[in-house]
Amino acid sequence: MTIKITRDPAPVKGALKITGSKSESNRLLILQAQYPEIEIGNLSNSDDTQVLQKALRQQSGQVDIHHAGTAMRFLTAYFATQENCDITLTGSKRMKERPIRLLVDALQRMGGDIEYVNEIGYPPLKIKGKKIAAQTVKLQANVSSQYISALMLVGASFPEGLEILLEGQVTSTPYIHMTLEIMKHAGIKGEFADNRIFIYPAPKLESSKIEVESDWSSASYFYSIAAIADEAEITLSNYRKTSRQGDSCLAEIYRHFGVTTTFEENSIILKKSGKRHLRGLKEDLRNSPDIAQTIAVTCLALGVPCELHGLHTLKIKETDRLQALKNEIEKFGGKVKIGSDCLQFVPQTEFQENVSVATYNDHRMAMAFAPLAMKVPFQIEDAGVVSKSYPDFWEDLQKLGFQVS
Ligand SMILES: O=C(O)C1=C[C@@H](OP(=O)(O)O)[C@@H](O)[C@H](O)C1
Ligand SMILES: C=C(OP(=O)(O)O)C(=O)O
Repeated sequence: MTIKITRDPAPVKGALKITGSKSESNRLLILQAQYPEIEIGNLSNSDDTQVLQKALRQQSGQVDIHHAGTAMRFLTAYFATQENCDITLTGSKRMKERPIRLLVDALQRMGGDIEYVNEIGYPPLKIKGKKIAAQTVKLQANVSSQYISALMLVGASFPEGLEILLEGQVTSTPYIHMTLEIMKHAGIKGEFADNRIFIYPAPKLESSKIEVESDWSSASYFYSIAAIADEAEITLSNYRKTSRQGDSCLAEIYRHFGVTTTFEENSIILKKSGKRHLRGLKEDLRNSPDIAQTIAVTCLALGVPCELHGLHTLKIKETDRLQALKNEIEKFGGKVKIGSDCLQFVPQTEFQENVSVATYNDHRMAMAFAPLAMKVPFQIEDAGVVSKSYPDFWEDLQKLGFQVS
């Protein structure tokens, strides 16, 4: 479905409840499958969480996790370590292009029984679950933190726990801390320092109810809206001042655009008043890759020269996000330079009209571009992609005065 999106320049005011973090939800579901004494509140309603929930009900046959990276990586480790599981784990066409070799190699070295169905290094995988009693494993840490979280999430079920030795420069580090914090909250002991993670064994846990915080990556689109507006006051719930999600760094980054964040009980209030001139934005997003698209489009909308670094993981996400950003930003005018881990552009002062933004099966392409409608009406192709992480996105935008047709 292609939609047309417009928004007049009137002040933006409203309150929204954002669904639970898909990252936190998917970690908790993997833990709950091993420790049924865990109860989960404010679970994400995203497709990625739903496919994982459904997959966890299966022990044999084919499991298709569509576009969900966390589900693919976490389930590979989970199924490989569950006795009696005999699963073929597959996903969308794009998922079959997203590498998984580092994780599979590690699990195989630990004694896991995993075979590639087609191409070595990529899904689908044929997994025969078995009891694994490895004590230590080495893992290259500069490609995806999801491989590391996947091993952490099963490590407490091993008789001696699991030591993970990280090699190379660790990427997306806050997601590793998130995994550890959630495990600790559930009662599992663990440590992460100096490229060494240790997960202590936990045969059984006390009962606990864990509330998922709402998704900070989803909040990014409202930071962008607040930044682009001259006047805005947007209240988002349920958020905490001390978040487990690395993307909560948004509050700091968007101060440059004049957006302030106030924490009140379980909400954040984003405020902006008056125009602010920013001469340029330069950020290293190695620790928060999922907000790169949002920030790039905020800069585009505001005419702010943009230089983003630390983007080496963007090429293996839902699409090659560097190339996709270049293609779509250039449709509005100007030239975007991309390297293997960076993106740079100086926006034009006038926007091309009648642009149709392609979304490449990537929820974040659709959501990141949407706030630009405050400057110029345009079209977004395949708008339903947002359901990967935020199914209510378009309804929520309409509550803030956007016209979506
Ligand atoms: O562990 C997680 O929940 C995630 C880790 C990040 O991936 P990488 O570690 O592959 O960068 C992030 O981009 C993804 O959306 C969610
Ligand atoms: C990269 C993402 O997800 P995943 O890797 O879990 O598919 C994302 O949500 O931006």
